[in-house]
Formats: sequence, C-alpha cells, structure tokens
Amino acid sequence: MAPILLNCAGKEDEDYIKPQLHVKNPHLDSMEEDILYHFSLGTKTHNLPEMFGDVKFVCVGGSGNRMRAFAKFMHQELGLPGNTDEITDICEGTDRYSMYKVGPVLSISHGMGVPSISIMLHEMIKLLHHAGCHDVNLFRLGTSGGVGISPGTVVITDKAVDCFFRPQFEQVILGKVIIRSTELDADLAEELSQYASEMPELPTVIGKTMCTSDFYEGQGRLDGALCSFSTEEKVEYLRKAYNAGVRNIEMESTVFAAMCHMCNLKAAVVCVTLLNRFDGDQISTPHEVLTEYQQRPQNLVAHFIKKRLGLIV
Ligand SMILES: O=P(O)(O)O[C@@H]1C[C@H](O)[C@@H](CO)O1
Ligand SMILES: O=c1cc[nH]c(=O)[nH]1
Repeated sequence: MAPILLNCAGKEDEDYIKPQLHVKNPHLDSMEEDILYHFSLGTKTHNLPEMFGDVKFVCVGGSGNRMRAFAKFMHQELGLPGNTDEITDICEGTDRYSMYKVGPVLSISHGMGVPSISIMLHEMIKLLHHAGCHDVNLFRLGTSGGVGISPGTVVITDKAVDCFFRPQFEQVILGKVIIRSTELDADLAEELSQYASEMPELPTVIGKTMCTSDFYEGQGRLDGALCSFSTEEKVEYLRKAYNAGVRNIEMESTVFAAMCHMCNLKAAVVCVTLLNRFDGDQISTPHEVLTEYQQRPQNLVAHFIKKRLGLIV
C-alpha cells in the first residue's frame, strides 16, 4: 500500500512542507559508513532508504514479544496483504532489540530503562535519517504504575518529568551534566486524547508521567530486595507526585521525549497503568488481564494511524 502524503492535520496536501528530522551530530557527515551495531544494520550493508524510506509511524515499547504482537495487529488493522507469520524480526542478527515493519509502521522494542532505550533511540533516529524519512510520528506504547488512578487506565503524557517532578532529562556528557527539555508534541497528545474520547472502552487520562531509573526503590516500592523507607514515607512521596500532576510512573519517557524533541520528531507517550500505587506495589493482576491492558495503548495508536492514513473517518 502506497503511503498517502498527509499534513500535520491529517489532510492530503501537495504544498505541505514536510517536517524535517534533524540529527544533531556534525561528525556523521564525515563518516564513510555508519554501523547501527545494536540493530545489526549499516549504511553500506543495507539499502536503508529502500528498506525504511516510507516509514511514517515508529512505535516503541519495552518487550520484543509485545512489539511483534503490535506489528501483527497493525498488519491486520491496515488490511495489508500476506500472512502475519511472514512478519520477521529485521534485527534478528542481534538479540538486543527486535524490529518489525508493516507498511509505514515500524515497531521496535527498547528493553527496560533509560540506558537501554537511549541506545535504541540513537540508532533508530540515525536509521530514519539515513533512510531519508520525513514527517514521522513516534509513540512509546508502554506499561506503568498508576498514581491515584484505576488499573487499566491509559495515560497520555502531557509532560514527562523526573523523580523531582521537573520536566527535564539529565545526561552526563564528558563529565558534565547536560539538561535537556522533555517537551512532547502537544498537538499529538491532544489528537490522541480526542480519539480516545471516541473509544468508550478505553479509560484514558492526560497527565504527567514520572520517569525513574529503577522499578523498586526508585519508584518508592516497599517490596524490593532493599528498602530504607517506611510505608508513610512512600505514601507521602506518591501524594506529592499526585499533587504535582503525576498520574503514572515508568522508566523511559524523559529520554524518549528529550531525544525526539532535540531531533525535531513529533512524539507521544501512551502507557497503560497496571496497578494503582496507592493500593500496593506487587503486580498481582492475572496474566490475561495484563495482556488485555497492554493492548489498550496499541488500540489507541492503531486508531490514530488509521485516521492519519485515511482508512477511517
Ligand atoms: O514498555 P514497558 O512496559 O517495558 O515499560 C515499563 C517501564 C520499564 O521498562 C518496565 C518495568 O516493568 O515497564
Ligand atoms: O509500576 C510499574 C509498572 C510498570 N512499569 C513501571 O515502571 N512501574
């Protein structure tokens, strides 16, 4: 299926100026070859424009199985020809990440935490650059812990914040702390929220997402191998987070937002909550319920993609 050229408002438009992706690295121009090591892809070994030039939507999430399931789901949703069993892992030469392409949709796993997603984002953004992609929307489809909201709620992030509730991401470069903005695309979040309101089966809120560097102590859990705080201190911290507008906690949103923002890529974070952290720390929900929860961000983003491609009105 040939991709349709749509402008930001999702309308076909010949005069539309395509938003350009900017890699911010002058050294790249003088490199004879760029090996995307963790993807097992490279500019000399692969024809990246041919393989990826038509990509318009990049969806990322922690687990390889989830992102394969999403690729198969999108294949069906877009009505693409062929069998979903034929959708293979483009990165099968490495076991670091998994990548699947279905029409204009690229589905990539990023593992857990900031270091893992950050490596993936460097290589993915260079991949889009080498392939000559433009006008690409990026989505993180994740899971999270809810703060004062019911399990199964989908949170569309308006601001990704750090564990001090600041909308920033700190990167240490050459021994210096560099602070980057975690601004996400407000129009994209608004559009997703509008579509969510058309899907009554999808409980959705817009709120701040707090990104931590740990699942246990870093998220105020009492059930890790280490814990040095009381239940009251945990609840006080979660209450402060809630009052600051935080509605969920995960582990990748700030670097995802910061890197996309720096490279002029429109990005959104859509995570389902697996539990309400005021009610506990352990994720004891049955597996099949968790599987259904994980499908929810996928349903919303699939709806968005189909709207953008003009497959539904
Ligand atoms: O995309 P996923 O569901 O992997 O994101 C969250 C944040 C951590 O990576 C992980 C912790 O369970 O889930
Ligand atoms: O509580 C949770 C659940 C999923 N992912 C997280 O990072 N935290």
